[in-house]
Amino acid sequence: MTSARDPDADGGDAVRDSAGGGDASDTGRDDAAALDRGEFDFDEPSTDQSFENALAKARDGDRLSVDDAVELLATGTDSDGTDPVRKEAVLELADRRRREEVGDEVTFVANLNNNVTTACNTGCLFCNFKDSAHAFEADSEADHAGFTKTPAESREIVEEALDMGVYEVCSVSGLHPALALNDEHHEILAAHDDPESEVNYKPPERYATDPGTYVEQIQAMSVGGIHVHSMTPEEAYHAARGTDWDYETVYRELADAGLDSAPGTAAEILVDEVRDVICPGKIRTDDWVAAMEGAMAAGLDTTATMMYGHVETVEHRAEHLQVIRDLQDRTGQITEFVPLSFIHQNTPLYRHGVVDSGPSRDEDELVVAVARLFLDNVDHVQASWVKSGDAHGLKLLNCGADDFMGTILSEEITKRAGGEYGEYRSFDDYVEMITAIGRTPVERSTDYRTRRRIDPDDGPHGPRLGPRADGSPMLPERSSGHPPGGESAGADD
Ligand SMILES: C[S@@+](CC[C@H](N)C(=O)[O-])C[C@H]1O[C@@H](n2cnc3c(N)ncnc32)[C@H](O)[C@@H]1O
Ligand SMILES: Nc1c(NC[C@H](O)[C@H](O)[C@H](O)CO)[nH]c(=O)[nH]c1=O
Ligand SMILES: N[C@@H](Cc1ccc(O)cc1)C(=O)O
Ligand code: SF4
Repeated sequence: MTSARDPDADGGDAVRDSAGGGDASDTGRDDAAALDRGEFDFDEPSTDQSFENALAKARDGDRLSVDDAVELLATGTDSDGTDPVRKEAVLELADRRRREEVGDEVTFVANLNNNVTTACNTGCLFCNFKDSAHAFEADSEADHAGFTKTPAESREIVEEALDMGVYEVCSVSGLHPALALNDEHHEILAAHDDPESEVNYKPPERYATDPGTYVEQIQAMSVGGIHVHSMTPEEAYHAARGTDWDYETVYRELADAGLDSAPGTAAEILVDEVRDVICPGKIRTDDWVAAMEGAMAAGLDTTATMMYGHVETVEHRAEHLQVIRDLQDRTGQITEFVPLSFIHQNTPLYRHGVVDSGPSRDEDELVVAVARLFLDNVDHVQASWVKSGDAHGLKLLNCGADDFMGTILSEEITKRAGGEYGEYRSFDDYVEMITAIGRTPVERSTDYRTRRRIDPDDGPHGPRLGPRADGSPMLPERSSGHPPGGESAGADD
């Protein structure tokens, strides 16, 4: 079993210390300023394959190579830009493959997001979710628009959602310096000579709100039979920093506390030369894979993501897909692939002119389609109304995707980055949208093993798979796009 990364091993924490958090005044932006385009002049993608051969392999159902994926993603490297006719050919094949593999059902889940804290000093240049952690200190005068929740507050939020029929809580958070796995971890971190610079640690007493330990947060959210989907590879790294614990051990302890599955975010692009540019403070590709393997060795399902449309090339996207496919060949425990379209507006990468925009719609469509064709061992590909909106999200369901994520109730990552598509979709919204494209709406459990086809004529619609669900609409008085409880269901510091 691979050990969690030694924090002193490769300068990662030194990067964290200098990277700072992400609000307008901190050093995260200065890092972006230092990145002139020339510093990551990635090679123009070229392959020994032709677009036509790659397409023929996809049509025949042959396993695709990285070169094949590059040709399909680029609609041929022999010319610049997207060729609309070639694009349609790729989308059509992917749509057909989706129908053969998973049929006409479109799934979604009754879930909520309960992110614990926005305090984070990792300094990822694509992220505006984070707030510089020093602003959360009890004696800080600095303003911040973020939040930290106590375990008791997390439990209350989850309890309320259970009453609405929700059965999954998805929780991803900033790497708050006071967050430790458990009490023993607090002791280990505090025993360092200079905990702040050596292991990115300050004791909870220094902060206005104590987030508790990771174990306490998971225990708090694990209530009433809800499925707890939490602890990304980056969070698992944080939960092991400064120790020699391996990822399996960390995830086993979290599973004992009530964790059911882990989100495969923090993946971004799983090619280190891209990570060096957009998230130098994050774990490297090998460590991300080790954390995912640790989660799966501990018996957890995972999802896998790719955040694309910033500085990377189509070749990087294809290499990323290869990392995921290899991992799934070894484990078989990745339930879905989630393409995350980069939202650029409020991010350091955009503010500093490193990128001009996120991906185009053509790119979104081709990423979904090539994911469907390349990842022959991952059953489900997700379309996201959070990232793409309803109309384009539905289009992605005709490009190879078969899942339309969840009700989520509140959303902070995309919203803070500048996303405009709201934070909630009701079951009625889902049924209307999915039937409008001639597909069958299906309520699913997080692991897709439990599914319920929904009769569109039998409305109004609500969840039935939740431990407290009786088919009533979750929030009858609200229209789509508006979250319950105003800005955020979270507590502020
Ligand atoms: C905000 S982090 C929270 C969890 C934890 N701090 C981590 O990095 O794993 C979760 C994921 O959100 C995604 N994300 C962040 N900013 C984004 C943006 N501007 N556009 C699209 N996805 C974004 C990234 O893929 C990131 O890994
Ligand atoms: N695509 C996004 C998701 N997807 C996660 C799902 O909602 C769900 O938790 C998962 O499919 C496991 O069942 N969540 C977000 O918050 N934002 C997204 O853009
Ligand atoms: N919360 C992540 C997305 C996500 C979370 C969990 C998953 O399993 C998949 C994707 C975001 O908004 O970017
Ligand atoms: S992506 Fe995660 S680790 Fe990176 S800055 Fe944002 S919250 Fe922190």
